Amino acid sequence: MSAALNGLAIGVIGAGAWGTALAQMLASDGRAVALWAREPDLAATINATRRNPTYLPGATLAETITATSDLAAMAALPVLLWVTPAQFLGSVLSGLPHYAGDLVLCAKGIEAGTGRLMAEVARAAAPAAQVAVLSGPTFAHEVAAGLPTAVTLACSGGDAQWQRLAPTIARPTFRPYYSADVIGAEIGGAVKNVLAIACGVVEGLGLGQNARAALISRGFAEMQRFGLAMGAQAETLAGLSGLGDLVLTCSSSSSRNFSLGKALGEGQTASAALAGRATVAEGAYTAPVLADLARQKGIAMPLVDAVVTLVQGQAPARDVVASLLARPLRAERPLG
Ligand SMILES: NC(=O)C1=CN([C@@H]2O[C@H](COP(=O)(O)OP(=O)(O)OC[C@H]3O[C@@H](n4cnc5c(N)ncnc54)[C@H](O)[C@@H]3O)[C@@H](O)[C@H]2O)C=CC1
Ligand SMILES: O=C(CO)COP(=O)(O)O
Repeated sequence: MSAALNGLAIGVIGAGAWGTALAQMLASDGRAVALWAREPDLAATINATRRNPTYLPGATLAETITATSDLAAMAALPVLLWVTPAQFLGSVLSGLPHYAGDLVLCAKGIEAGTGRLMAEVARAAAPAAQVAVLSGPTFAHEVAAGLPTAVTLACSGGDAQWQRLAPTIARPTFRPYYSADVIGAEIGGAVKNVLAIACGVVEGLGLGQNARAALISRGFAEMQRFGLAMGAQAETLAGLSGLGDLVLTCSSSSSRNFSLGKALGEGQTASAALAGRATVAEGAYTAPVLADLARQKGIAMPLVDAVVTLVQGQAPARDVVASLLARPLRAERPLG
C-alpha cells in the first residue's frame, strides 16, 4: 500500500466523518489523497466500495482517495490533516514521532488529564512538525457534498506556512482564511462543543428560541473570557472558528454535541445518552477539563460548569437550568 502513496501531496489521518469529508473535499478536483483509517477493515471497505458506511454513510467517495491503515506510510506525505478525536491525538501521533511536515490539526477539544490544547499535544508528540489548526463551522456531511464552507487556518509558521498550505487545502467551495492565532482557533472549537451540549438541553427541554439565543450570547462571553485569558485574540474568537462555529453547532441537531444535550434535556441519563455512540461528542470530554482550567484561572464559566454537572450525571437538566436562572443579576459585560 505504501508504494501507492508515493508522491502524494496530502494525507488525512482519521477516517471518521470529518476526516472522510475532508478527504472527499480535497479530492473534489481530481487530486490524489491518502486517507488513514484506524480500522483496517474500514480502509478495505473504502477502497473496495468508495463508501464509509460506519462514519459517513451516504457519501460516494472519489476514486482518487486511497485508504490505508498503515500509519508509517503516511509519514512520507508533506502535509497531513490530523483528524483523530482530541483525546486520541497524542496516542496516534506518537506513532509518527519524527514527522517533520505540515501537521494541520482538525480535532476540537482539550486533552483530559493534562489540560493541553491540541497544538501543545502535537508539539510534544512530534516536535519537528510544523503545526497549523483548521477550524470553523463545518458539518462533515455538507463539506462532503461540496456545499460552500469557510474555515480559519491558523498557521504557527506564519505567512510562509500559509503560502504552502492555502493552495494545497483550498478548493472552489472550501475557503480557508489565514490567521496566525493558533490558540484562538483551538479554543473556539473546543469551547463551542461544550456550549452546543447546553443548547441541545434547551431544545430538549422545550425552553424556546429566546433561551437559545441568550445561551449563545452568554456562552460567547464565556468563550471570550477564557480565550483572552489563554492568550487568544478577540478577532479570532469573533471569527469563523469561534462565534461562527458556535452559532452553527448551537442551531442544529446535525451536531453530535447538540443532539447529546437534547437527549439529556429530554430526560435521558448521561450514561445512557453517551453509551453505545460510535461517533464522538467532544464536548462531553472537554467540559470537565475546561471547567478545571477556568477555575484555576479564576474565570467564571457557569454554562460550562452546568454542562459538567449534566454529563457527569450529577443533576437532572431541569434542576441545572433552575439554578442557572437563580444566579444573581449582574452587568452584561462579557469580560467583567
Ligand atoms: N463530524 C464533523 O462534522 C466535524 C468534526 N470535527 C472534529 O473532528 C474530530 C473527529 O471527529 P469525527 O471525524 O466526526 O469522528 P467520528 O465521530 O465520525 O468518528 C470517530 C473517530 O474516532 C476514531 N477512534 C475511535 N477510537 C479511537 C482510538 N482509541 N484511537 C484513535 N481513534 C479512535 C475512529 O476511528 C473514528 O475515526 C473531532 O474532534 C470533531 O470535533 C470537526 C469539524 C466537523
Ligand atoms: O464541529 C462541528 C461543526 O463545525 C461538528 O459538530 P459536532 O461534533 O457537534 O457534530
